Amino acid sequence: MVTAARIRSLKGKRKISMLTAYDYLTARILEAASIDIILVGDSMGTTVLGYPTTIPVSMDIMVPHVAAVKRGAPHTMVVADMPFLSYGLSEEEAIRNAGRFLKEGNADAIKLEGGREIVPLIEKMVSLGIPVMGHIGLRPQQVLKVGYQIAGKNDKEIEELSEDAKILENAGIFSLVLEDTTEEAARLITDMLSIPTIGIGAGRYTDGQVLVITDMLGYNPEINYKHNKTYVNLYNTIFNAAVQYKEEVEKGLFPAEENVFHQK
Ligand SMILES: Nc1nc(=O)c2c([nH]1)NC[C@@H]1CN(c3ccc(C(=O)N[C@@H](CCC(=O)O)C(=O)O)cc3)CN21
Ligand SMILES: CC(C)C(=O)C(=O)O
Ligand SMILES: [Mg+2]
Repeated sequence: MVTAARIRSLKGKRKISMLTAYDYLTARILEAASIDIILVGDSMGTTVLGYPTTIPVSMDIMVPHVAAVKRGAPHTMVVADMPFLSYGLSEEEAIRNAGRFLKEGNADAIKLEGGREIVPLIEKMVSLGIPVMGHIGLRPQQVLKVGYQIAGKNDKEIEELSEDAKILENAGIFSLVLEDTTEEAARLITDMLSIPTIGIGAGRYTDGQVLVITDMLGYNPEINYKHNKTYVNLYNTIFNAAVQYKEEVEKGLFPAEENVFHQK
């Protein structure tokens, strides 16, 4: 088991690596690669399911994927991302949903987007034994209200962001995602907190980094966020394999003798 306390203890020792995964086979690869944390992100909505935003994602969509990821990565910290309106309606419903991630999905922790407004909920979850990861900065679940905006662009925004970070730490979160903030804001917050910060598009000074796996694998050729680095071009790899397969089927080259069963 990998505990939240273990992840927390990495601050100041070495950088933390986190990637998203949504399925069993990918999770197995990330565990083999010793990635510190696997996030079953609500980004599954846009990456795997083809929705325009993460808004339509539900608990019923997420839970089986959390379970699949944990089956693939039994020895890795698996964090389940609470989807839009799975929390916020009532404390009772939020805690029941977090409980589903831990009990049906076998997740090790949950993650919630939000600042000071969700502190009572976080305190209640932590008191019950639910490890909570925070998420501030660009919050994709706020897209309908404010769109996608880089956070912490001026002194006032940095002040609000760092206040939220401190308040969330005091509420008991074990680590904090900083999404698409200025490097200056993320550096200040990272220096201020005693829990690890994990950045995506938050610059070089956070305690860890996270990327959406389909982005860093080049699975979607339309993704070109400044914060992303494409480590392989999976789109081309799969496209070329499919084209070659079609050609070989049409020419009668596949299946070959080695792929065929014969009678005794
Ligand atoms: N596949 C995927 N990966 C992500 O990282 C991601 C999503 N989806 N969907 C939800 C949010 C939206 N994200 C965004 C959206 C827009 C910018 C953006 O406009 N970036 C500009 C810089 C703008 C500026 O400097 O103000 C860029 O050039 O990339 C960044 C992250 C990141 N998130
Ligand atoms: C980008 C990460 C932090 C996330 O929330 C997600 O993948 O849903
Ligand atoms: Mg998310």
